[in-house]
Amino acid sequence: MIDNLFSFKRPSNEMPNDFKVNSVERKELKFKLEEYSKKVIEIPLIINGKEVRTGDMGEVRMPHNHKHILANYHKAGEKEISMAVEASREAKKEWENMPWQMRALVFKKAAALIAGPYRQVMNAVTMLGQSKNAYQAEIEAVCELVDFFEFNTHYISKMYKEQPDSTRTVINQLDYRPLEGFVFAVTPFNFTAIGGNLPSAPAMVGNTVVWKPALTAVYSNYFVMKILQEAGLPSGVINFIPGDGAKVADVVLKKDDLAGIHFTGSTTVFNSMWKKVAQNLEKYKTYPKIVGETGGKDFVVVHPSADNNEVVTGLIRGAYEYQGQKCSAASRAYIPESKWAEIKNSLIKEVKNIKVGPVEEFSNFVNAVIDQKAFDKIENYIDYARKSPEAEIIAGGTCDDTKGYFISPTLILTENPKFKTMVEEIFGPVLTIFVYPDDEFEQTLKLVNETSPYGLTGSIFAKDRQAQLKAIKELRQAAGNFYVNDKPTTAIVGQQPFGGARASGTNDKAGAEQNLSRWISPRVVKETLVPAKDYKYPFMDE
Ligand SMILES: NC(=O)c1ccc[n+]([C@@H]2O[C@H](COP(=O)([O-])OP(=O)(O)OC[C@H]3O[C@@H](n4cnc5c(N)ncnc54)[C@H](O)[C@@H]3O)[C@@H](O)[C@H]2O)c1
Ligand SMILES: N[C@@H](CCC=O)C(=O)O
Repeated sequence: MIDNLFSFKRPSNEMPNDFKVNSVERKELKFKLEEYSKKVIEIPLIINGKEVRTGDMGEVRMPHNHKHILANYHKAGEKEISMAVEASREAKKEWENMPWQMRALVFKKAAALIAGPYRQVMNAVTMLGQSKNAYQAEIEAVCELVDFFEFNTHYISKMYKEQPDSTRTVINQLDYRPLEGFVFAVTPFNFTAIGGNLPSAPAMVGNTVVWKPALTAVYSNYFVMKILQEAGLPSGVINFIPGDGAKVADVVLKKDDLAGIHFTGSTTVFNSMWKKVAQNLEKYKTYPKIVGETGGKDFVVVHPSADNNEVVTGLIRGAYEYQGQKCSAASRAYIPESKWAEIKNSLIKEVKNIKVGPVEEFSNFVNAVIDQKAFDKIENYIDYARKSPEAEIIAGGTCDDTKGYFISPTLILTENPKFKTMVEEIFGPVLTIFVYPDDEFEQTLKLVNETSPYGLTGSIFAKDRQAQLKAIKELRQAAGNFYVNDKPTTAIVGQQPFGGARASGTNDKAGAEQNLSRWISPRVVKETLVPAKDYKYPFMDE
């Protein structure tokens, strides 16, 4: 680096295109959708910068057209998993000693490539492989991923400048060491951006990483890996190993130099990994740092002073965007009796009009859920509600997996505030509603707080400032991201750092300084300029 003081200024958020009819970006995207639909690609592992083929194959199919194969990928076996760990060890020395600005430039360049020449490729592969509509793909596979890379490089600039106090005779320096060992990044299917961020954040501060992507997102995640390589990521810094989660974790979590886990996914899987770490604790050279962002059962509370149109829009977008497959999706709502009749009518009318279908047709708001397993799980919840005397399905409820995994946006009304679908994460387009008496707003807030084990996101719709205040206070521990007069989804990097506690994770706020600080192990170097030459204290008699 020419100037060691050079740093990266705070960026602005990448703005999404809206793909209006006849716009250039719409034409480009349609072209890329067609191009990638026509080919079947092969996805190898990438270990130490090289493509590795195992012959143990899996298929990537379009969730909205499951006969259509997009790619065949190779799965890592025990040998390749160990190769990936070894490659990360080998790459560490050069990478951690590279000037941090040079490391950061890899991610700055990746951001520029994604925002520019690969923009519609990232959108197309995310749309086809994960069944997202154009806008849902654009806001995350492009904008959020660009923001993660841009903001994190800026946060590092800020963090590295922080130094402890020194005096005339004692100079103290903080050495921002990466962790001693490698980091294991395990990523979910639902956000391409999370796939890109989880291995990259620890890498930016000098760590090397073994990345296990979700098999249902391996298609878009492979493109992220290729872009990072094109941006100059040195071999072995991030090693891309698709494979069975439990199998990969079993091998990786036994390595004595495991130094950190960067996980996003379900609470069950996170708990299982934490338990394995505990079992292997004596093996490790250092305590692995464990960061995990997990499930949610996100709420919307409506106060009698709320605006009905705003509520209906917030509920529909919050619950059904990306088929409710967001950890932050609105999945339980509390509505006052006085407003219910009007909100119910509008909700049912709007929900019935929502178009469901493949991503290539831009009029579809809802597309397919990710795979057969997700489809079956969501259908089971809907069936449970259909059969229960405590609940009624007031809109949607149809499930059809003939061509793609389509579930219509579903509204369940229950009289039991602790009904199964008010408590458990469904991860599909299902919203359950409980209607409360207007004069029980405060009791309802208590109920919201105590109903589910999660603590991720939530929102209050109210014009009344006192009501907002009560909700903000009473629900302080109920959500790591709390929204006023808005849906509980779509956190933006740099604006609403994202994450929650309780069963929703360690709340280390992806894309924020808090997260980056987990991937360093600071060392303080003290130099005494005029060292003492006599051990006795001045007050002592001769
Ligand atoms: N809090 C957040 O920020 C956030 C963000 C996105 C998704 N999520 C959560 O993620 C879940 C949906 O994503 P998903 O279906 O990909 O989650 P998942 O837990 O099924 O899978 C996540 C990752 O873990 C791997 N895995 C599976 N079994 C494993 C095991 N036994 N050991 C180690 N790894 C294993 C998977 O292959 C995948 O790479 C939801 O619960 C959602 O709420 C949370
Ligand atoms: N960043 C996302 C949540 C990620 C979980 O799936 C949001 O706020 O919608």
